[in-house]
Formats: sequence, C-alpha cells, structure tokens
Amino acid sequence: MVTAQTPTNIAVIKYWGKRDETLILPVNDSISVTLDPAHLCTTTTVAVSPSFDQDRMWLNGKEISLSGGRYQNCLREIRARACDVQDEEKGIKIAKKDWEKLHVHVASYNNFPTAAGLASSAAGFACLVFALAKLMNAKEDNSELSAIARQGSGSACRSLFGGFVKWNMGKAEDGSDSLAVQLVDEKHWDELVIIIAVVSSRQKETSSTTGMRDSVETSLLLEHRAKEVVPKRTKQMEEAIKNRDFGSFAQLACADSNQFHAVCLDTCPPIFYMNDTSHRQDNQLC
Ligand SMILES: Nc1ncnc2c1ncn2[C@@H]1O[C@H](COP(=O)(O)OP(=O)(O)OP(=O)(O)O)[C@@H](O)[C@H]1O
Ligand SMILES: C[C@@](O)(CCOP(=O)(O)OP(=O)(O)O)CC(=O)O
Repeated sequence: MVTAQTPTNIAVIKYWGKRDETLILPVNDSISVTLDPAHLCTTTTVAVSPSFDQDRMWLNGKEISLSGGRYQNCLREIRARACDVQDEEKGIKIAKKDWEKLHVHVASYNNFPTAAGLASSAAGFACLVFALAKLMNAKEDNSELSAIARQGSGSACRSLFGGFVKWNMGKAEDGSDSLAVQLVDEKHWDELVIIIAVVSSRQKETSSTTGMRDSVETSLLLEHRAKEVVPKRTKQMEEAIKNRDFGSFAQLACADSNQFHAVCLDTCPPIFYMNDTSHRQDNQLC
C-alpha cells in the first residue's frame, strides 16, 4: 500500500484547448505555480492484493467508475512501466510480469471543493500517477510521469513539481515531448503569497474538458491566442518569474486570465466561469 499527497496548481498562463483529445495534447504552452502541499491538496492511497478481482476507486468516500479512458490510460501506462517489488521484512515479492494480472484499489480525498474550478483533476491525477508509480516501482522521473498524468487531465502534468512549472505543448504526434518541467523551485520566490478566495464551491456548470472542446470548435479568438499571444507571453512570464518581478508577473497573469475568460465568452454557446462576486473582487484588486 502506498499513500501520496499532491498539491493543486494554478495556471498563470492558461492551458485552454486540445489539439488531440485522447492523448490530451494542448494548443499552447502553459505555466503554473504549485501550491503549498499543506493547503489545497489530494491524498491518495493505492493498494494491491491478490484478493482484489477488479480495479476500483473511491473519490471523497464515494465509489467512482474507472471505466473512463483517462483512468484507464493512467493505469495502463504505469502498469507497462512496473518493475519487480521486493520487501523481505514485510515478506512481499511481486515480479514485473505479475502486475498485469494484479488489481488495485484506490482511495482519494481532496481537501478542497472537487470540480469547482480549483484544479481538483490536476492534483487528483498527478497524485494517482505518482502513487501508482511508487506502488509498482516504476523508475520514471517526474517529467516522464508528468506525460502520463497529462493523459488523466492536462493540468495534472504540472502538479508533479513544486515551484513554477511549465508544460511544454510539444510537437510530436505521440505526445512524447508534451511534458512538464520545473522552471524554478518553491524556494526561488518564497515571499510570494497566494491567496485563494473561494467565491463558490458549487460544481462548475461546464467542465474544463467540454468547455475547451467547444472553444476549439467555435472561438476564433482561441486560435489567435494560441498562435500569436501565448508564445510571446510565455517568454515574458518566464522572465518575470526568473527576476521575481512582481509588477510584470501580476500584469501578465491578469491579462492571461482575462483573455481566457474572453475566449470562454467568444465560445458558442458562451461559457461563464466568473460570477458577480468574482467581478466585484476584480474591481477591488485592479
Ligand atoms: N482526487 C482525485 N483523484 C482522481 N480524479 C479526480 C480527483 N479529484 C477530481 N478528479 C476528477 O476530476 C474531475 C474534475 O475535473 P474538472 O477539470 O471538471 O474540475 P477541476 O479540475 O476541479 O477544475 P479546473 O480544471 O477548472 O481548475 C472529477 O470529476 C474527477 O473525475
Ligand atoms: C482553466 C484551466 O484550469 C483548465 C484546466 O483544464 P483541465 O486540465 O482540468 O482539463 P482536461 O485536460 O480536459 O482535464 C487552465 C489551466 O489549468 O491551465
């Protein structure tokens, strides 16, 4: 049995739009900051036993179906990388080839609202992949694991690292170069404080997956954003982070967030992720 804890991450240059829905390959690079694990995080326990007759998962205490492609992709990819496990003290010996036949049980808890816009899928899939990799003794490093977590939820690839993280969109059709890299670790800018103001803990009306699919199909602004705006803005953001230049960082993050919401509004049917409270707080902050 293995237990892992993974924090969520908040994008300051946002991922919005896929060029491949199955492999979860994005239309632009993105940059995020990973929160302190003491705050918004997922805790996931994975267990294996010869008595389990199928893979099962409980999320926040309720059983969920693992039949969806995203969970199956993560399980399959980690199983393919499983290695021998031997713990003489505990009398455990599992050979590499046995993992194909063994089933896992997963229990996961988010200590913050699920599916409410706080990146529960990011912390959730990163934690699941990390815990499975430890359980099955996979030898891959965190960037390699990020490419697997990405197949659970795009933003999850960035939660495998602390500090500021970049998800390189990559070019390869098989997604092999679409992975996360750490830009700077959590100590680089430790005077930066992130305040999360929860304006609603209700489940969003449009999931990120559906929302970005509609945007890719209908928003011309998305195409302009991905091709013209984000490449330049990503470089500027990397520079602001490297220099701990809060003025530029804040300006770029606000501009990117506003453009993301503009793309949502440019989508048919339009998507609204902000409510009256968010607008009131925006007015106070800007
Ligand atoms: N701890 C977890 N382990 C595995 N999967 C999870 C976990 N938490 C959430 N998920 C999955 O992620 C889905 C929610 O993802 P969704 O992208 O809609 O919302 P979000 O990630 O909270 O918000 P956003 O992406 O806008 O920040 C859940 O329905 C569930 O399938
Ligand atoms: C607005 C975002 O938070 C969207 C995150 O979308 P997801 O990663 O949740 O989407 P899927 O890949 O379909 O699971 C921006 C971001 O985190 O970069």
